[in-house]
Amino acid sequence: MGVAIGAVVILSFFIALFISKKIKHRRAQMLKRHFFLKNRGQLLQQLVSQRADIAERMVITLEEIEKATNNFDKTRELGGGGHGMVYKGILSDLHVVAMKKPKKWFRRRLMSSLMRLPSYHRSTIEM
Ligand SMILES: Nc1ncnc2c1ncn2[C@@H]1O[C@H](COP(=O)(O)OP(=O)(O)OP(=O)(O)O)[C@@H](O)[C@H]1O
Repeated sequence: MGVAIGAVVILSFFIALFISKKIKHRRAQMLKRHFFLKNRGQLLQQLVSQRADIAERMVITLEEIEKATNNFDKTRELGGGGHGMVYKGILSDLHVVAMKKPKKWFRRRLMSSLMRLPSYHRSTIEM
């Protein structure tokens, strides 16, 4: 009897663990989808499929971002949102852009979501 109860308890534990992992995975998927839509991911995907050079311009190194924002200088701050500060950046081709530096907690969350992406996607992100 005791053994049977023990087995049920252990089984319940693993079932709960499995369900909790599934829920976490589903939440992460929904969050990814939310940011994809919020950040005009569909439009970008469309542009990229039509013009490869746009895709090249969308990958900007941290070094270039630091240079463009003068190392995230205070005078370049445009405003802040819940997820980070937005800076005015001037790229080497003189394009003026707005760049958001995510807050630490959001960067961690972003990174953990990125780690779940296939490695060929991950390799394009350096920050
Ligand atoms: N392209 C831009 N040009 C000028 N200012 C900008 C630009 N984008 C953002 N800002 C400034 O930065 C502030 C924050 O913008 P952001 O897009 O981060 O807002 P948010 O969506 O409310 O932020 P979050 O998602 O982090 O809560 C804006 O209120 C605005 O002052």
